[in-house]
Amino acid sequence: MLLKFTKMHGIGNDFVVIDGVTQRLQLKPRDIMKIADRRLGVGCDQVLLAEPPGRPDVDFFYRIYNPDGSEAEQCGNGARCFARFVRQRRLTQKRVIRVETLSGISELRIVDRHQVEVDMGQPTLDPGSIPLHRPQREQEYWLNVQGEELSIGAVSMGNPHAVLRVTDTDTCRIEQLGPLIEHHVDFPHRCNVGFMQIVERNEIRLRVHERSAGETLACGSGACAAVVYGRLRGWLDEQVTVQLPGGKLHIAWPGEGHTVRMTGPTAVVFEGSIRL
Ligand SMILES: N[C@H](CCC[C@H](N)C(=O)O)C(=O)O
Repeated sequence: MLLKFTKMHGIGNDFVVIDGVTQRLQLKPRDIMKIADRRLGVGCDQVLLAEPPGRPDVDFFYRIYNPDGSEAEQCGNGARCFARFVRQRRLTQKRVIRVETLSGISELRIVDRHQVEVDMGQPTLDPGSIPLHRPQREQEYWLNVQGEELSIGAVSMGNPHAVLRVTDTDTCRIEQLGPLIEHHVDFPHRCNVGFMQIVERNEIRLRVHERSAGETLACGSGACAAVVYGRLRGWLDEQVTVQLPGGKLHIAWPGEGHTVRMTGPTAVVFEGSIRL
């Protein structure tokens, strides 16, 4: 089968985006792994698939696959690229697009030719729903990582995130701690791991070791999770600029009971087709 795709990125978090609306597709994990492979396929952090809606109050189903073929519940940078993609392929003319993912509904708003704003929904903080094996919600959790006790935040944006505050993201131990925390027994669905440096009350630096993808140049849901944790700890204000290695995102969260809004750029790199 020859499969058409569009290669896109959101500040360096890169995606292969596929139209599953005008072409009925059944992608198997081995197809995803080939597409995502940076030597044997196209190469990307995630594969995004636009599908017809499964309910009357949304425009599309937005499916997200990690490079190992596993399906994720949310992808923030991907959501911005998804919005650009479905408009560019004339699958919709709307400027506000409602999509369903495995974790619920997200609303995508085209701001201008470059920027897209995503309503990422409310964060989930109950440990059982993240999921994190802890009896009750705490401001911080202590995680024993190979004998070292680490203080973390735990937030779900639909997908699970652990967040650590560090003094300098340039020297944080992401290569060592990222995989150990991702696979920690206390996170039964594994997790994405953010390393956050507080610059000001309205600015952080962030690096993210993504679940199933390793460190990426940017992680949208990770930026949201870090701001939520920072605000809950009293370190951050409502509007925060998040500096990631690939670029910056703007995150706004008024506080509990409100949704998190993320704004950032999107880019189309090329269009192509791959033989599966
Ligand atoms: N690796 C993530 C999915 C992609 C998230 C990231 N690319 C974003 O922009 O939110 C997970 O397994 O939960």
